[in-house]
Amino acid sequence: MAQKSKVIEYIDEALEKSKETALSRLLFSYQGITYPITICTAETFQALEHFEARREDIVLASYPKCGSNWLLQIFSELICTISPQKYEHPEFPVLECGDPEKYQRMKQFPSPRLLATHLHYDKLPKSIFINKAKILVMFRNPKDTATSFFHFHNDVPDIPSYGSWDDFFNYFMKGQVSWGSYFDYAVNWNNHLDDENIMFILYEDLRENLSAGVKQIAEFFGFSLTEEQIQTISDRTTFQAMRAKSQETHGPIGPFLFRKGEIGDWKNLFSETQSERMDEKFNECLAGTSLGVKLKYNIHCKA
Ligand SMILES: Nc1ncnc2c1ncn2[C@@H]1O[C@H](COP(=O)(O)OS(=O)(=O)O)[C@@H](OP(=O)(O)O)[C@H]1O
Repeated sequence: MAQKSKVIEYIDEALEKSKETALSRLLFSYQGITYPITICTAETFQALEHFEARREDIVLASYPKCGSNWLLQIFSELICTISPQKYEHPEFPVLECGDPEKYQRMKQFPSPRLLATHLHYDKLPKSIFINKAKILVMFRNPKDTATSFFHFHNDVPDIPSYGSWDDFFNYFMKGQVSWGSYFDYAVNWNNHLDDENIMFILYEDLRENLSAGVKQIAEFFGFSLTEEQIQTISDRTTFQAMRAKSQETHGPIGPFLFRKGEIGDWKNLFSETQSERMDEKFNECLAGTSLGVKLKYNIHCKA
């Protein structure tokens, strides 16, 4: 039997812990942000402060459900294309998840290391900026993000479920979900999207033109690829291709994680009042800001 990958091993362990965790006990707060006890600990956050980033590290930053696993796959393919070996994650690739000793082990990993993270900008380890690692920040419209988040909780059998979509919506709006408020996350990133070494990408743009997105990403991170190679990577990272391989890459959780991959699925869940409440929140926090414009809210979040 093939050996389980580090990713599947980690997910299996997290699901075991989730089984015994009631929704009311799922979250703990660390420095003002809520995280799930099933995959995050205060000890790991403390150890993370001493994490030594490298200039060659590739940081993939996104709020949960905005496409982190998609970017990880694109980069695994990019690395494969320029090296003779298949890329295997040597560790669960979400930087802040795992045991506190992981950062010691990571010192041995070859570059480039893929570091996915859902941390808010101001919670990222300082060495990322000091050592000038490049960061790709992916955003997705908040209505589809909330929709995906809700389904993940309520569809995966071993993850604590919310009583109803209405319940989840209220928690999401208050920021009482894993990794805190989408809107706080967005406000926190807003002033840094044009900083040196940071590239912004919108989930919806990547969905609409994957090969153009892959090309831009490759250029920003200094991968020199032919058109044919870009096309091959794009073909391997469509939603359909990733969903088809999801059991192999993520185990039983795969088909739930790669659920629909659509733009506008929120219209199947949001009531008119909920949609208006989110519009108000967007106007309050992001309208007229640089990120507010980049999110194309009026295109993706209006019925
Ligand atoms: N290739 C591709 N194309 C389009 N969409 C994709 C792709 N890969 C992942 N996804 C969608 O991303 C959503 C999961 O986001 P994350 O990977 O960030 O989830 S997690 O927070 O790390 O659990 C989840 O969204 P929903 O389908 O709306 O639930 C995934 O389907």
